[in-house]
Amino acid sequence: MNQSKERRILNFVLQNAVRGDPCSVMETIDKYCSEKEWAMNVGDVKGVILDKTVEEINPKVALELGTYCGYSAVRIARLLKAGACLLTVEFNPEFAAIAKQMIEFAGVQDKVKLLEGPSEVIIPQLKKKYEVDTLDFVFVDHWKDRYAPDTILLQECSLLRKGSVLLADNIIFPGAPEFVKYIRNNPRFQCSTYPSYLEYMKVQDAMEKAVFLG
Ligand SMILES: C[C@H](C[C@H]1O[C@@H](n2cnc3c(N)ncnc32)[C@H](O)[C@@H]1O)NC(=O)c1cc(-c2ccc(F)cc2)cc(O)c1O
Ligand SMILES: [Mg+2]
Repeated sequence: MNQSKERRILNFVLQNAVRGDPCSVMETIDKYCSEKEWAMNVGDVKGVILDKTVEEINPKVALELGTYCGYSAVRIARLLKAGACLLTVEFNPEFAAIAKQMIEFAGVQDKVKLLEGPSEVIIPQLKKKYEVDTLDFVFVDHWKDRYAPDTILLQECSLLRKGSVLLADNIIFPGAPEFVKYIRNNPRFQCSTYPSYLEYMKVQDAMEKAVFLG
């Protein structure tokens, strides 16, 4: 049975990156996806916007929606301080299995909890099953038509507090128009847009930062 692209990315990391070195894992994935096969990681250009946002917030509890191969989970986890954690949600079992190995190879497994399942099922479980009180930071990078409903679900589940920050990828490409319409017209969020480029491409994209005002 021929290998998946995601399996090829993982193998390239296992063979070329430095075990226990998150930056080496990120650089190796970026090298593979720039030179060999494009993949939907947030990448090294938008990744800097993600880094700056995480460093500014210094979250104790972070959530990621859409783990994929674990690139942004490694990227976020490497910046988390002692005692902080990232919960990352992925519903595709093959991708979740790849991400688990990627996260372990990078050596950030103690800071990351990978939750396999759809966000709409996992989010309502965060308080009781995963002992979350509120979320300091949410990286939104899953199906683009889930961004708005899941932002509403996070509020319904009382998972956001005054100052919680959402950062959403792909606002321009592939685009998340319902989310943009919802969040920018919502007085409970203070929004700002970060123009950038689609991962590994000279195509315009952007990230949206939305601070929950309580
Ligand atoms: C959606 C994916 C990312 C992952 O999200 C998981 N997922 C989904 N829905 C759920 C859920 N409801 N719960 C949990 N996990 C969930 C999935 O299985 C993928 O692994 N991301 C994208 O599709 C994506 C696509 C592009 C892109 C850009 C140019 C093109 F020409 C084509 C595609 C760029 C990006 O930057 C992306 O992020
Ligand atoms: Mg994305």
